[in-house]
Amino acid sequence: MAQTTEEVVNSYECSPDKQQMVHKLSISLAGDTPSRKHSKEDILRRHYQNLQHLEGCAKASQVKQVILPSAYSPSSVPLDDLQKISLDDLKLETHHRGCFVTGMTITPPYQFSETITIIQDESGSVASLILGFQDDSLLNSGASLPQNSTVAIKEPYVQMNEDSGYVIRVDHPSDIAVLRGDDPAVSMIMQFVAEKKEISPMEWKKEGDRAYLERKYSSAIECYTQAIDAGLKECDQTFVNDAYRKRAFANLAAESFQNAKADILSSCPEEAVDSKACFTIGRAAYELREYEESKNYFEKALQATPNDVKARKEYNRALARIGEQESGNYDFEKMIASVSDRHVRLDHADFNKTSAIGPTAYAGRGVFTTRDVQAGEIILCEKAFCLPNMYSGDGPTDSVLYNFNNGSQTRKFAQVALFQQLVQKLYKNPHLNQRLLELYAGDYERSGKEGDMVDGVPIVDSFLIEAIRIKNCFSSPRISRNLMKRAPPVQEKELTSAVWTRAAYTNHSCVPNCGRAFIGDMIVVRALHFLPAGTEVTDQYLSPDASFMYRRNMFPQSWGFDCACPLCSAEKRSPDSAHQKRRDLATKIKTEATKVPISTKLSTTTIKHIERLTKKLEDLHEPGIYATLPRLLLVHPNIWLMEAHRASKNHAKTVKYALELLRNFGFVNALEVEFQFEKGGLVNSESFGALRYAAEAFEALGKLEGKEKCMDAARRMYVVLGGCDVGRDEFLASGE
Ligand SMILES: C[S@@+](CC[C@H](N)C(=O)[O-])C[C@H]1O[C@@H](n2cnc3c(N)ncnc32)[C@H](O)[C@@H]1O
Repeated sequence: MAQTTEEVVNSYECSPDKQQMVHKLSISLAGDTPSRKHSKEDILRRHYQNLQHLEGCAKASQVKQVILPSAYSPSSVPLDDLQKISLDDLKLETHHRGCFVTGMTITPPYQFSETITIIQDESGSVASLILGFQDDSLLNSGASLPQNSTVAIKEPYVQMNEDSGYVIRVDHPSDIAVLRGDDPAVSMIMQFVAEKKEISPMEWKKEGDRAYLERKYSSAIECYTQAIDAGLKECDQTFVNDAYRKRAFANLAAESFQNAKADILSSCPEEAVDSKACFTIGRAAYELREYEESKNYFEKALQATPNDVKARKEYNRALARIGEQESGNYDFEKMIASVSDRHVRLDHADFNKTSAIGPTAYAGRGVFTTRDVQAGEIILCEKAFCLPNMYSGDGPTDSVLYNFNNGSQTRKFAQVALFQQLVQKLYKNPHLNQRLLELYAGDYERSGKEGDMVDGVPIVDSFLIEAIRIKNCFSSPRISRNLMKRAPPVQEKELTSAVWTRAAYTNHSCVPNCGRAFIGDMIVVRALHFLPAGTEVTDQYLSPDASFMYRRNMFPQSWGFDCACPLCSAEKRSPDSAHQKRRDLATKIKTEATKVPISTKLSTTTIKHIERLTKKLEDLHEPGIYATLPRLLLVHPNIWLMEAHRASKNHAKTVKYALELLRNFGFVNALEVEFQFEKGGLVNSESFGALRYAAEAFEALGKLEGKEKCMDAARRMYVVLGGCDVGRDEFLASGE
């Protein structure tokens, strides 16, 4: 039997256009009491239909559409200071400041683009509830917001909804408190509250042990907390200390490292910590990247039990991290070897000694060298604050983030996941809030309360986090070195998106003085040439071949500034008509060149034609402006000509165009086979490739001096582009 339309449409996954339409309508009704024409049965029926629909279709083939509605501030008021209202009191498009609602989830959650469930309050009224953020308890313990959970929603925000009349929308995780219906600790609390059933501290502790063994760590933590609270009144100190210690282990397992440390210290005075306690604090401190402290505790553990193999191993690990922190010496070979599709998060310390964040005169804060840095030396090496292991190629992926505040669409799953993971990370790690929240967020208006602790959790503003993500994230491959290959396999070209909180302070210049490389989730920033102490470190925000007109549009649009670097300042002096003429000709060359793929069969006439057009384009660059600057519009024609001549085995011409290409990337003495990085030459995989082609052709011509000079420059570039010199000679000798 054919299904009716109502049966097959999943109303929870309607298009963003439709959602925006409903949103507009909803705004026009702001302050009105929402329509209550939908009965509880209707709302439940629709919910179960959508659940069924979701189950019936392959999730993998569906696009996740994550919506960020108009920004609003998270609640910053403790629950105790808010007044309870009922679901029936809620008004449309209103942030019910000063109030909260509670309810119980009466359905299993729908979890795809967003988490949606139905709640019922004490009076029997029901409402749909949407969590706009991703709750990753989903990853650890089944459903987010399972049935029979009790929720308290602070200062709820209500939108109109076609299915249920209205929905309560929660975008900030700190706006909702959840007592999970599938949590044994919660069931005990409920029994205690509802049935006035007395639970002894011993029972709480036993229940905590059970939850711990079942790996339900948050439940175990709750049970031990109850045991401690009750034990402080009813039991002796030994009992309480033991509960603290057990909670410490549960916190360690739940990756709540600060709490693990604090619990151990509460379980006994600092001078009395035994070897197991030292080990636990050492582990927690290590995970918090406090390596000196970690080493000290493992040292203490070893003093008590010198033959403890585990403690010795951890001690050596902490020592290795301290070494990295102090010297900037990393075992890059091991790092590269450890990166795989599954494993991109490396266990290494940051090296920050050569750089500091400081004020600039033109761009807020920036990164500065703290001492003289030699060409190729590390300026900073840093582990990502957050990096989703989700790499993809050029095309769109199966997640889209629609930001209704600026109309932007983010079509890469890594970017969507980065936003969601940042929100979760800050919510779960109060001590990390400041590090991310201090980053630039464009003109997003902060309340100043973000990150403050209220009701035991930090105030998390999802909209602020997205504003920070947009301005500060980098795209990164698994291993940058692979991108230097002439034809990397598709998978090696895939990128993810991540935030490095120190490197993020680097301002832009179209003629940068540093280069960045990635090895898993580590970023390695190196100097392109000698940088005296106090030099501002700059890198490139856009692709190195971006033309002046493109850059002039993109900087204000994406980052809110006009670039005043030496290249932009000089190019500004050329009239728009000249830029346009050059751009038109560059487009024409590109069109003609892409018509004929590079091969050994290319006709001389075709090559000559492109050569003539390229010469014409070169002549359109005013010598008074471009004499010592990159001429980026010539880059692509030069690449084509270099490759065309290489395919035809015309070595002299290959050298000519490879050197022309380097000249146009700003190596102004390239035609004399001199590569002075300090004069603004742009270091990237194309200029690296040109050096390799030139070296190869020089060799074929028997010009070994030329070859050596090119190889020298390529060796230097390899270190900056790959992050290290591991495998350099083999790579350069290979045809890769
Ligand atoms: C990733 S942040 C860099 C750190 C930032 N300057 C800060 O104070 O946090 C990017 C922002 O820095 C500023 N910026 C970066 N490069 C700039 C430049 N060349 N000129 C002016 N502003 C720049 C812009 O506001 C840009 O949106």
